Amino acid sequence: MPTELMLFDTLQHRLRPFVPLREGHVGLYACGPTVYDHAHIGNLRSYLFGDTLRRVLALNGLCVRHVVNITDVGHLTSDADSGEDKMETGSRRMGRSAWEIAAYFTDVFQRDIAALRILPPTLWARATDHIAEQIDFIGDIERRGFAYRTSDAIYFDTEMLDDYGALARLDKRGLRPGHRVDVGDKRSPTDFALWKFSGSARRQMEWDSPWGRGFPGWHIECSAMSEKHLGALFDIHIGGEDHIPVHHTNEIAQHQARHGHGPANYWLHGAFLQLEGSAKMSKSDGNFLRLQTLVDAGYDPLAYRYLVLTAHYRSPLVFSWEALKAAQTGLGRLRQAVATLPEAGAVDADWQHRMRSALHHDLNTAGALSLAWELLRSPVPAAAKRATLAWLDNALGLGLAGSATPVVDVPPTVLRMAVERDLARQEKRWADADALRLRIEAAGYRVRDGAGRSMVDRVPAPQ
Ligand SMILES: Nc1ncnc2c1ncn2[C@@H]1O[C@H](COP(=O)(O)OP(=O)(O)OP(=O)(O)O)[C@@H](O)[C@H]1O
Ligand SMILES: [Zn+2]
Repeated sequence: MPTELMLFDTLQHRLRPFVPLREGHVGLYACGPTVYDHAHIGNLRSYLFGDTLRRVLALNGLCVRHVVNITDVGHLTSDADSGEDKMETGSRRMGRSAWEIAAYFTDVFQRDIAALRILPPTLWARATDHIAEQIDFIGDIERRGFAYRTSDAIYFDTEMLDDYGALARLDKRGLRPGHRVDVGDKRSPTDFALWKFSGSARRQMEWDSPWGRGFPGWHIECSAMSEKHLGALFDIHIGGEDHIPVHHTNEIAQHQARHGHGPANYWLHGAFLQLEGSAKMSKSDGNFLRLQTLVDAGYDPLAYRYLVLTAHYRSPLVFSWEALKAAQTGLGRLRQAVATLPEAGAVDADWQHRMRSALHHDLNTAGALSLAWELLRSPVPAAAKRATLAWLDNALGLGLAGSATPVVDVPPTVLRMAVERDLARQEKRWADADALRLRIEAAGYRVRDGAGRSMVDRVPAPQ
């Protein structure tokens, strides 16, 4: 009897059994990177959490439509609508145009997630590709009476919603003007910009709109793009916990104004990666480590994935080099152990049930990992151990059953195609899977079907 998938919903503040809105399908939206700088390993922890969720959903036979946005305009240096657009700051720092740095950091980000074996989303949605949709959304909010104009922007009037801030359990009374927050021209400190005017500032990214030349506020992009690509109500919205009080709260408000309800049925949030002595690894504060820093120090990116899996996604994780080293040792031993096991066994139903139960308990990856070690020490026949671990690896994404093929020999572009092919196979999109096989072969690699995942290696040179 399969166990129910239980997920902790931030809005209802409780574990809820997951039931998709449409049988067999899941719409999943994740807030993506602001591409003004390198992603740090804290940001990447959030995407590893999203990847685990997606893999567990797919393991349940659900077809997941996963949309991740790329914020390439409108995210100001302060989440409270003040300061400069992060893209413009990044442009000045690097002496390149805002468009160039957006393209550059998007590419680096996509390479980082491929190195971590994070499945690419079904769709990347770029904010600057959806300006018309954002203007349309804002126009509707205004027509319904939820917006007002000041000298610098069109603002959302949060006083119009009785339950504004429910996601974060915000106490709006404590935030009345005249208390501790500088409101400027805003009527209320919680009001937020929908459209900012360029004014006299020289901006690289700006557009004409019914309200004047300017650019969209940060929150409207996610409302407009999730609606366009997943519909007005979809299953799961995810992001890091810093999004709860402002960004996601405001996405819900925008949706309520236009549709009378929030955008998603479940809200899930990942906890921070911290550095010792700081609450959050942060680009803005300059105290961050990149994935490449770990690689340069001799670590396999998947050692970081292993480290992240040892903590629950809702618990803070303090990064240390000792912990990373222990994770690299653990991953190496696990790979070695799996490599000695014979292929062609069948999955052990009892262990599969135990592992699935751990994952179904709000994605308890640490529990699933310790079961993997327990299984290796158990009297289960060796081939069944391998098959069971290969099955589990669909959720963990550590590349276990293919450990005989070193990941480093395969370039990230080919690896990404192999990962996409696995997903297509899991979702029974056979034509897509075949097309990806052909593309991998055209790149000079061959692909074999391992237990649950594609094994890719270079086509041997002719003798
Ligand atoms: N230290 C962290 N640990 C886990 N997730 C994080 C951390 N910092 C940011 N995130 C998450 O990373 C994702 C991408 O965020 P984004 O690129 O907008 O970074 P950011 O908020 O500008 O970063 P920073 O706060 O470091 O300047 C978001 O879901 C965010 O919640
Ligand atoms: Zn968002």
